[in-house]
Amino acid sequence: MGTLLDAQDILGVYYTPNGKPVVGVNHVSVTIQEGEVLGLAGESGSGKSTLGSIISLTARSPLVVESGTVEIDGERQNLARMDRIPRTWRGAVVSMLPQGAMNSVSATMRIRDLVFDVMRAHDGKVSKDEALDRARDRLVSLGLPPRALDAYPHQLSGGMKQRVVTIISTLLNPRLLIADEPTSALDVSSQKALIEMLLEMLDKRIMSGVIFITHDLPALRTVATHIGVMYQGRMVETGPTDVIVDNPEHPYTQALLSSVLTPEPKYAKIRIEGMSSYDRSLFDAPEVKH
Ligand SMILES: Nc1ncnc2c1ncn2[C@@H]1O[C@H](COP(=O)(O)OP(=O)(O)OP(=O)(O)O)[C@@H](O)[C@H]1O
Repeated sequence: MGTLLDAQDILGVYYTPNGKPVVGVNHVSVTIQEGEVLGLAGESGSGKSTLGSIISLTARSPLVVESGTVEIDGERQNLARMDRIPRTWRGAVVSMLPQGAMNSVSATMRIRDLVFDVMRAHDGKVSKDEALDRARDRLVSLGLPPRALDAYPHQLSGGMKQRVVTIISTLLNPRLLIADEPTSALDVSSQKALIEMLLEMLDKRIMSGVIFITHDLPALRTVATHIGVMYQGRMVETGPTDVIVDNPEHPYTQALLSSVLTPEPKYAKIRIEGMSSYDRSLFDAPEVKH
């Protein structure tokens, strides 16, 4: 298995009109091998979505990528020059499943219209029949009913909608899928179904790797082969899932794990308060790579 993604030295800054610049991602490098699921964990505001949007080439103003490169299949792109990155990279090399994607689907569009729009955006010559055939085959191969294509979004359950949107975002067989909080709005059984589907898609080589963004570290045990923990825009610890979960070395990872994995009700308050009781100066320790 070779290297799928090699992203180096990504610096992403938000320039808001009235405020001072906010560093969303601070010189982060990340690599993913073929077949891996990299779970990105960290508190709200740690930079997970910003990093995901930069790697998926969907970063938008006020976010400016000041530096960074991505290399996939030996082809390197300069992230600070998004305008020079071939359009075919978006969707076909890297694809983003954005946070809340299932709610942003227009209520008046049938799923099949969405399929056509997505395919058309990448290939102006694709016919409606070709696009629908591809989507139908994909649904069937993943055990979902092809009649979902005829439905309006509100006619599908939340779990089904998220699985369908995931399938649509991978119709072009991207090498890498970046999924931002794909399970957080779902009930437990729908979460499980989505994760099983993602793993099946990897097995079928529909995509060759996944970045799975969540603030829910325990959820990553079931899906991630590797975990990257972010804190204040930096990557503080990366490694195989069992190493990160069982033997975290960075003080931030240790604090994050102990604040979210405490099951006893008497610790519920600690869990709710999250990380606020920790001495944050310890978290400035250097990055740990396993
Ligand atoms: N549109 C924006 N304008 C200005 N600052 C922003 C914007 N979006 C994000 N930020 C800032 O960038 C930093 C990283 O935010 P980001 O959304 O990437 O974190 P996150 O880890 O994905 O959080 P969450 O789990 O809440 O989605 C935070 O300080 C955040 O306030």
